[in-house]
Amino acid sequence: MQKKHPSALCMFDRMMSAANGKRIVVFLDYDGTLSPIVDDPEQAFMSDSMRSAVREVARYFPTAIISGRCRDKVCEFVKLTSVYYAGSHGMDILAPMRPLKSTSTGDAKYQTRVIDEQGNEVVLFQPAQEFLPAIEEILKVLDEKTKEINGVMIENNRFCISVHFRRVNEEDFSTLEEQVKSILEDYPRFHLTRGRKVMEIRPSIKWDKGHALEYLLDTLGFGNSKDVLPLYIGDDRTDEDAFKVLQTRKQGYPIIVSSIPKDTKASYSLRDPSEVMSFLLRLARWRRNSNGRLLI
Ligand SMILES: O=P(O)(O)OC[C@H]1O[C@H](O[C@H]2O[C@H](CO)[C@@H](O)[C@H](O)[C@H]2O)[C@H](O)[C@@H](O)[C@@H]1O
Repeated sequence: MQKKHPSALCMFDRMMSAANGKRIVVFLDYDGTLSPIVDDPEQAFMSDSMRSAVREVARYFPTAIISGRCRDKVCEFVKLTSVYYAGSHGMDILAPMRPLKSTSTGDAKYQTRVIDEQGNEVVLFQPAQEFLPAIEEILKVLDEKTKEINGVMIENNRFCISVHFRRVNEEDFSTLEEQVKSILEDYPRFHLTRGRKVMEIRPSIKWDKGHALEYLLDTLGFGNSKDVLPLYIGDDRTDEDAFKVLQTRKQGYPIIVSSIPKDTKASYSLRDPSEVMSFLLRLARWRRNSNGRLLI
């Protein structure tokens, strides 16, 4: 059922009074959350004011961005070194260094110790590595087969592929969809998911944004903590996996970005990226003003 969810801005004081004494961890989606949806995925820039708001939040709370995009692309858009990044719907995570065995959700064989651009030792977690050769093949076939359809854009998100149809004529959509499905018949270890005017080809592994959220909580040291309060803000279907994890854990605040009522597992809503920015600024201000009164 499509329900209207209370505004996280209107409910802010109530939400934060329940957060007192807890360790807030902030998770953010990128497209449609930190940047407005635009026709050309290459032009989905984040405003400087949004960047400042995220930087502000990351000063006070561990903050991670979990996106469907390839991780390098999100880093390039966000340009902040103070946040953690997970790309390809969580299949490519650069996480803080922890003893590799301490994770409850991640398989240690997919983890590698690496040095990040700031010279810190971090963990790279990539559970879909074995799918890379097939992804390269699918990309080639897709390019070839869809080149006659105007407006299609194929985006290589490293461990998954986006087939954008925002600029495809309505009458061409079913042809495109059939072509994508027929390609996937030759690759049974992949499946198709849907986003905003996009079809996404993903390896069929049990890993999504919800698993990424849990993995990051683990590596940040909050795996089994009762005192952690994860906050996840996202606008798309794939964010529902993360909302579901918070619902199951009975912990934290899942917040959907939508100006209309939606069928969602989120508990609160923000209308658009500008409300997301207001919320983030308010969160940082709340923390600044309550400094000293919190158990942090
Ligand atoms: O998980 P996200 O960070 O939200 O990424 C999901 C997809 O976002 C991008 O596509 C969406 O935004 C584009 C730019 O505004 C828009 O043109 C497109 O129609 C939307 O679907 C990104 O390009 C995809 O690769 C991501 O999977």
